Amino acid sequence: MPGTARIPSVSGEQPSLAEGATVTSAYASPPGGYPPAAAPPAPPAVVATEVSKVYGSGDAAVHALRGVSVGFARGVFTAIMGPSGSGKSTLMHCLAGLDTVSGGQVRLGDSEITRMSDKQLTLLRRNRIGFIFQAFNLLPTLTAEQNIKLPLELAGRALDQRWFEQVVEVVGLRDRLNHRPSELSGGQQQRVACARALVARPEVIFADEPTGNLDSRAGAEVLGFLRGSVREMGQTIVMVTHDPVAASYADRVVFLRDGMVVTELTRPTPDAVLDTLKRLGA
Ligand SMILES: Nc1ncnc2c1ncn2[C@@H]1O[C@H](COP(=O)(O)OP(=O)(O)OP(=O)(O)O)[C@@H](O)[C@H]1O
Repeated sequence: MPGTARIPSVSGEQPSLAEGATVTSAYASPPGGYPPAAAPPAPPAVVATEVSKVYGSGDAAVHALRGVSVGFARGVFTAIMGPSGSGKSTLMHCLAGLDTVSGGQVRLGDSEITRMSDKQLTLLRRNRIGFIFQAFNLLPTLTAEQNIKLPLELAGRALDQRWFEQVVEVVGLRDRLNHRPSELSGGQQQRVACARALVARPEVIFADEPTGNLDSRAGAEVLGFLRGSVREMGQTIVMVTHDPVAASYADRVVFLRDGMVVTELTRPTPDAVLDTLKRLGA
């Protein structure tokens, strides 16, 4: 029952499930339960509680989300999957304060974002959330370095030069910092976008089909980098994807169907993700 049991895996440690194990709901415990926790679990980075979203009204109403309750643990890489039209993008937009909810609550850390004004949401997105989009969204006239630093400059925040160096090292862009986007491959452009999201140390990064425009090799590089940022930097990432291989880089996959969370996988394999999608009719 959503809302009554605890959210699994809220600390960085993964529960000891077999690879590709399925649990029946976002809140259910695996068979045998979790091992005893060494420390009290950290509160999740983002929590949606009974979130609903209706587009339009009357006969034309579309119920895109129907009471979604799901938590996203800190320092964990979570993928959101489901058939086309199941509500993935809508959920991500509601979690990131890019769209309003029709009912329910979204919390980012201590803040209830579903109560915020437009101005507060703008500041929240600027200061506390990172975004990576399918279309890279880099400014063509700026170099890679300028693109990476831009959000901090816009927010009037000081750059931590050591952190910048570390991020640049991890994404492997050291010798490309003075290149403009048109002088970079798609994979390199997306790595610039990843660095831009990471350098501000956001509480959570939302990635919307980050490998959708990349070939499989460049996609693997970007996913490997995202995975590394979770492992080495403790970043929290929530990624929407259609690709079972991309989802297998995540610690956890949450599946939607018809606007509801229907199941999830922990330590997913591509085959387990594919099997689950087939069962959901994707
Ligand atoms: N602005 C909108 N106005 C009306 N209906 C919308 C709007 N945005 C989304 N929808 C509807 O809400 C439902 C969920 O859409 P959403 O884009 O969240 O699904 P999705 O799982 O991300 O789909 P896809 O995998 O095809 O991108 C769909 O039925 C869609 O047609």
